[in-house]
Amino acid sequence: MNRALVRRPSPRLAEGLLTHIARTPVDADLARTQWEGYVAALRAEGWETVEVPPADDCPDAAFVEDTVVVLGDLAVISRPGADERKPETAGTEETLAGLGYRIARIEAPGTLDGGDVLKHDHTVWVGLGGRTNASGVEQLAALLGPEGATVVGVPVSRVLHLKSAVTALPGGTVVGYQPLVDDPAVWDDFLPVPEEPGAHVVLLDHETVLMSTSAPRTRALFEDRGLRVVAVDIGEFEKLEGCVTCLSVRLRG
Ligand SMILES: NC(=O)NCCC[C@H](N)C(=O)O
Repeated sequence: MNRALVRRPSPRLAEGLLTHIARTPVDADLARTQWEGYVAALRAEGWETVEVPPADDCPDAAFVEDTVVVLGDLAVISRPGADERKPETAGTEETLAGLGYRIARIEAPGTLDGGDVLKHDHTVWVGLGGRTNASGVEQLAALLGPEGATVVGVPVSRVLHLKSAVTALPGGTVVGYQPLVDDPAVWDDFLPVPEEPGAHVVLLDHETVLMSTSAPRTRALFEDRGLRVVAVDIGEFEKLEGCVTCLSVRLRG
């Protein structure tokens, strides 16, 4: 069975880091309800969810994607670019070790956030310029090369993470909101979408994507292409530069 890691939001969620957008009030109770809706949507689509132990002192802990890169049975524990987020990785490592994953780690001076890592087939694109540095990319390349993956560094300057700018549909078409994509020419098959949150999809199976309700025109575009769309409201997390991808880490069964 397919499993996904999730981590329940900290009561301090509203204090989460902001880099590219202005702070607006975050309702922690509503966020918790939205998180439960996100988890329920994964489960309804056949994904077993595994909770990483909460890290309530870390406001951004719900964005569990940033703490690890998983390829096959190898879990590369990240070293987040923001010092405030570095303590988040311990719980992820403990959980994945308990599930039997081989563990590797990004070490200083490298930094890498999982949100900067986009995988498709055997290619792994890594956003450079925000939370992830050159040493982080080099270390990831050295760890994933023997697993059969090719790591490619790509510039990210307009958004927090690479996957805030682009993600990949089933089949490999890369979707992005063009004003926020540094270099769409990186991808041979690039599809511009009309809304920023439309750039964020979680692949649930070969024909189904999970996305935010805040991108209805992109949803229609995807449905026209024959995709099935599951949409969830994650508005409180979007106020903190989060998106659907950040709230889980998919583990293939
Ligand atoms: N992978 C992601 O896009 N994560 C979002 C993290 C948002 C959080 N407020 C942060 O700045 O780290």
